[in-house]
Amino acid sequence: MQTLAQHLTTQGIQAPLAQLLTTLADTSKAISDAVRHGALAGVLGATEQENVQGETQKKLDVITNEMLKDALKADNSVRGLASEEEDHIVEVGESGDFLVCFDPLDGSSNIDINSLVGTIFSVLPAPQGELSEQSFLQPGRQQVAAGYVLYGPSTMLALTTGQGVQLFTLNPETNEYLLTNEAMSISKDTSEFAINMSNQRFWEAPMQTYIADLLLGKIGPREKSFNMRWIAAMVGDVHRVLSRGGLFTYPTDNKNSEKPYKLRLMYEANPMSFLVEQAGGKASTGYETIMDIQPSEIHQRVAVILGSANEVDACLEYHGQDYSEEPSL
Ligand SMILES: O=P(O)(O)OC[C@H]1O[C@](O)(COP(=O)(O)O)[C@@H](O)[C@@H]1O
Ligand SMILES: [Mg+2]
Ligand SMILES: [Mg+2]
Repeated sequence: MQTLAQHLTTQGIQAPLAQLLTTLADTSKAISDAVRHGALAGVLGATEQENVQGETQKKLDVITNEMLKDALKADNSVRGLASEEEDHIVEVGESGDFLVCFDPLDGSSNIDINSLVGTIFSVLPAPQGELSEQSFLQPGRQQVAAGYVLYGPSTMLALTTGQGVQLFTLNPETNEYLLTNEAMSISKDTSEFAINMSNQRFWEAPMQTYIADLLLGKIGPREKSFNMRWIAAMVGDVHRVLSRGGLFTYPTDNKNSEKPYKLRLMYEANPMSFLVEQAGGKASTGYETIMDIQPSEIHQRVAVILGSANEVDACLEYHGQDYSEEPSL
């Protein structure tokens, strides 16, 4: 089995990017260790702080953010970073080739129940000139690499540099990532979907109708039974989609009119969309392709519908229809 380093060489990845991906992978090993030790390392529970998005930070959100920030600051291929847990962008070096956007710990609500969590990252080219938030506001299409690390029963790294998606498993004996799947591929069709059903009454009409039709099973217009899963950590749900197909969505809702979307474009939706497209799937908001969105700010949120291509298309058909006759939400 190839190590991550051997794989990056085989793929012809240039030294600065290989160095950055190694930094991210090495830091994830330390995060995996902290997560694994849990209460024994005193890393569980919440802090008294909120992040810029008004969410109470868990201790592990803060610890993992610091670990990644410190590691990236020491990497001369990095020019700047943006994180879910940082109010503003952080300038790292004057000459690095890359910008890194990350969600240091995805699935924060799972921490205290010892369930799946992960780290998500996106790598963008650093533009010339002075660094500002504007430098980061590039469509996901510009990403040169993206991936996630899943801290589950085994620690896994899914990575794309635009040459398919490779999955590595952390060998606990040697503390090395080994290539265990050379080409993750999402089946075109599926009979599994993932959505937080408790928000049903807040969704837009197209999503209401689409999910209602899935729930009708064989007697409905889709004429087949669907199964549902919800891990409450995008990283876990997307990993399942990459592993055995499926549709994952966190759609628009009107629960809070100031926050119609939950997931963040720059460090959740874009990197996951890059992985999903590279594995043969699709990723959309319902109205536009996620990776083509021109971001307006680093903590921007978007609706997300991703996964098996034919199922995403089926869902998009509902979004193309006229619901003006339907009772409004
Ligand atoms: O609380 P809900 O509605 O189940 O939301 C779960 C979603 O929120 C998230 O946990 C948000 O990510 P963070 O934990 O990084 O804030 C997603 O990973 C997940 O899909
Ligand atoms: Mg997250
Ligand atoms: Mg997070």
